[in-house]
Amino acid sequence: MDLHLDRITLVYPDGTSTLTAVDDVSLTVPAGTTTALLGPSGSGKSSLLAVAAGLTPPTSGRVRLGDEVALTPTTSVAEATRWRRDHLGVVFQAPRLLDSLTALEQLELHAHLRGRRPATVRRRALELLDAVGVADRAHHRPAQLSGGQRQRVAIARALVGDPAVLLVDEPTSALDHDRGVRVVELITSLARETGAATLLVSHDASTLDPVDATARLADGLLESPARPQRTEAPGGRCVSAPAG
Ligand SMILES: Nc1ncnc2c1ncn2[C@@H]1O[C@H](COP(=O)(O)OP(=O)(O)OP(=O)(O)O)[C@@H](O)[C@H]1O
Repeated sequence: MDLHLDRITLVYPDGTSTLTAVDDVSLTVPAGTTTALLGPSGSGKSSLLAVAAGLTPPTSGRVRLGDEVALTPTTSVAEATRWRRDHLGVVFQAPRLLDSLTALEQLELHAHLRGRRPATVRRRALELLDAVGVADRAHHRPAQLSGGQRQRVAIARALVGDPAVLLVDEPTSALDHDRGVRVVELITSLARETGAATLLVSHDASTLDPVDATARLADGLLESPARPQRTEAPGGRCVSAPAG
């Protein structure tokens, strides 16, 4: 299902005044595609992601999944928690794995907490570890994994509940350029395979060639509407448009 952010505004109290971090932003992320949200520091990227994640209620506007309204200014904490549990996968800047669990157990715990049926969880977890290229590290703990492997486990973990929406926060900030591109490629192809509508926040346009669309924020305003990242070249070949 498509993720719709409808006219989202987020205003923070700021001393005796207020600060508009997100200003009337509308954005649709079609199912199975990845949209990168770009913009300079302080432009409102994390704030918009926090609204989509149900962590911060919007001051106005709403978040929809297909035709279903998921989040509004009056959504309760319990409803926002259900939104995250039932529909959302999140990849944070740092992998945030539990030290004492193996890669496979990280995914199994996550799926169990989301109420997935135990009979199918192990198979799906192993499939995803394979898809992100760490099947041979399934029984290793985070301390026995490289930084890149830990991040790939975190990506697999976000997808183990088959979420309709995947939110990704600065996945390449700790990686060199080539590794960053590979991680964005991985996220984009997994979104396509699983059908997850994926919103990826980044300040590094140079790693974003693999995504389907880019949108740019400046001072809380959507400067450019989400635009296709690739254009069709003569002869039907897909070429990348410059990101950002
Ligand atoms: N809890 C808060 N209370 C008040 N102001 C906030 C709060 N969180 C963020 N802001 C302000 O809102 C604006 C947008 O911040 P936000 O973190 O969304 O930007 P960003 O684009 O994600 O930046 P970065 O790339 O540096 O992470 C900034 O001016 C910031 O100072």
